[in-house]
Amino acid sequence: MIEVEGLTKRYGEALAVDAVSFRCEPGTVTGFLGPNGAGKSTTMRMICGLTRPSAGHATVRGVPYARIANPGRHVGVLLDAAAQHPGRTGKETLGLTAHVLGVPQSRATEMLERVGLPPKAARRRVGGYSLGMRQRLGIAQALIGDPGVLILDEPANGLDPEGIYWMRTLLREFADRGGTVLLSSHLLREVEAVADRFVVIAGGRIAAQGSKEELLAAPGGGVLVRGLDAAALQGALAAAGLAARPEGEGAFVVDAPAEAVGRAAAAAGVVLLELRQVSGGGLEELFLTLTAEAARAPDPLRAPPVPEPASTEVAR
Ligand SMILES: Nc1ncnc2c1ncn2[C@@H]1O[C@H](COP(=O)(O)OP(=O)(O)OP(=O)(O)O)[C@@H](O)[C@H]1O
Repeated sequence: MIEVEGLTKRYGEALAVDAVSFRCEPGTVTGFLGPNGAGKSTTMRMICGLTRPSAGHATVRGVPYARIANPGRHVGVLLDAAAQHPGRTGKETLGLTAHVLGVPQSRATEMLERVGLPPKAARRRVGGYSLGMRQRLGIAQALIGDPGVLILDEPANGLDPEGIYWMRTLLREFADRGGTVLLSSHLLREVEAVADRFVVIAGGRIAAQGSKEELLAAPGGGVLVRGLDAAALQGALAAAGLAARPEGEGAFVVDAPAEAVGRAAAAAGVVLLELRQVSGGGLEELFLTLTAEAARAPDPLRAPPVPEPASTEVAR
C-alpha cells in the first residue's frame, strides 16, 4: 500500500507538485500519467524520501520510506536507470545490491536471467549498456529483495517491443500475487494494458484518478447492441421500454445495463451479434483532454526551474 496525502513541492516560487493525494492498493497496478514536467518524478522522489516535501506526506506500507529498515526488502524502486555506476559490470552491480540487502549472491544471477541479461551481457560494463539494458538491470535491482511494492519511473523507456511485453507480464503477475505497483509512463497504450487504476497529473495537480472502468467509460455510459434483425431488435427494445438510438449497421446504443438489454432481446427471440459496454476514446483521448484543460488554466506560481539546494536532497 502506498498512501500520498497532500504532497506538495515548491521550488522557490514555482509549484512542482501541488497537494497531490492518492492511494495504491495491494493487488493493483496504478498508472501515473502526465505530460512532461507535470510532477510525476518529483512525486515519486518524495514518496521514496529522495526529495523533501514542502508539505504533505507519503507512506509505504504505513511508514515513511525513510523509516523503513532495509527498504529494498520491502520496496523496489527504479527512478533513474541512467544513474548506474558505468564502470561496474551488470553482475557486479547486482552482486553489490544483493550484498547490501543481505540476500544470497545466487539471487543476483537468478535476477539477471529473469530480466533478460544473460551471462555474456552481465559480464559487460554498464557504461556500454543500451538504455533498454540499463532498464532491465534497474528492474533486477528493484526486484532482487523480493519486495511487496514497486515504484517505477518510466521503466519501459528504451525497451524493445519484446521487452515492453515482458515488462507488462512481469508487473501484472507481481500485482496478481498481491503486490502494489506505482508506474509512471508515457507509453499510454502500455499503461492502459497493464494498469487497474490511473492517476493523471498535470501542472502539478491531480487532473483525474480512478479505476480504468471509471475513467475510460464513455460519458453517459450505455451499451452497444447489434442484432441479426435490426428491426426486430428495435421492436424488442421498445417493448421493454428501453430507449435506443441507432448507431449504424444494425446497432443501437441503449442507456441501460447490458443484462436488461440481453433479457429484452431474449424475450423477443432476437439473435444478438454484439452486446458490450460502450467505451470512450481510450486513455490517449482522456489524457489529451485532461492535460489540455490543465494547460488552459495555468498557475501563476509555476515558473521556470531553479536549482534545488543540495542539502534538501538525499543522495541517490
Ligand atoms: N530540482 C529542481 N529544481 C527546480 N525545479 C525542478 C526540480 N526538479 C523538478 N523541477 C520542476 O518541477 C516540475 C515537475 O518536474 P518532474 O520532473 O517531476 O516532472 P515529470 O512529470 O516527471 O516530467 P517528465 O515526464 O518530463 O519526466 C518541472 O517544472 C520541473 O522543471
